[in-house]
Amino acid sequence: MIVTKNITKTFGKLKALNDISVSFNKGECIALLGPNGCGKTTLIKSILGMVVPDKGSIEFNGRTINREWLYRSQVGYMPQIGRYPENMTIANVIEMMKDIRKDSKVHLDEDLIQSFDLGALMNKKMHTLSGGTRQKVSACLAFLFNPDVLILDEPTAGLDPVSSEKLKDKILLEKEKGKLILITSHVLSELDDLITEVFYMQDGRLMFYKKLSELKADTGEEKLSKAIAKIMVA
Ligand SMILES: Nc1ncnc2c1ncn2[C@@H]1O[C@H](COP(=O)(O)OP(=O)(O)OP(=O)(O)O)[C@@H](O)[C@H]1O
Repeated sequence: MIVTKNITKTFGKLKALNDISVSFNKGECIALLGPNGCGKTTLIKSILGMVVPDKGSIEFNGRTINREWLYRSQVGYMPQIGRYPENMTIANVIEMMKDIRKDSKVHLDEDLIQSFDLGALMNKKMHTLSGGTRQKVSACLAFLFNPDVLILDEPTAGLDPVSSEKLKDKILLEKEKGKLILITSHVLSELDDLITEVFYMQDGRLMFYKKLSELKADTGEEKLSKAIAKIMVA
């Protein structure tokens, strides 16, 4: 579904992505892991066409994404920090997104708007929202157009425990429908029940990409956090 071939991205002297080749497929829920600054967000942004790699290529369903923007309608993206027109209300932002996508025939998925009770906050302006509520708006928008691929960058950061569980339930539901989900998080304990594969980066390089079951078998650990810790010490 998404294939990167030898992608490299440098910022000045820094290699944020160093020769990354990988294939992400339908039905997988992949944890993109690695220390701060290892290149996870740069990889995500490259897949989204927001960062252009210096070398290599990226394909979405067999077609190169170079200047091809249509594929983006099949991807729901939840950024680490959502930036919105600050004077708009939540309702305005959601309506604006629906308007941009008005030709789309997709069934709107408003599950999260309901489960987060955002209805009551619709008239609040974006600049007045708490960090967690802003995060909920980002989550609702990522899922709204029922995309085949979900890219979630630290999705539960700033969410209270109840909201975090609601979002995880929603991710599980979409995974069970066979969607491709890429997710970054530094809270490894919350990924145990969600993910099928682990993609681990360091200093812009791919260190390993394997099934969670394989990682557990290799390390003899049941918990993702312990398995990663063991690999990093070895
Ligand atoms: N636009 C940019 N200009 C210059 N350097 C950048 C830019 N974007 C990212 N970088 C650098 O590239 C490296 C990788 O950053 P990236 O945001 O991809 O890391 P990350 O793995 O997502 O980190 P975190 O876990 O902290 O979110 C970092 O050293 C970062 O400072």
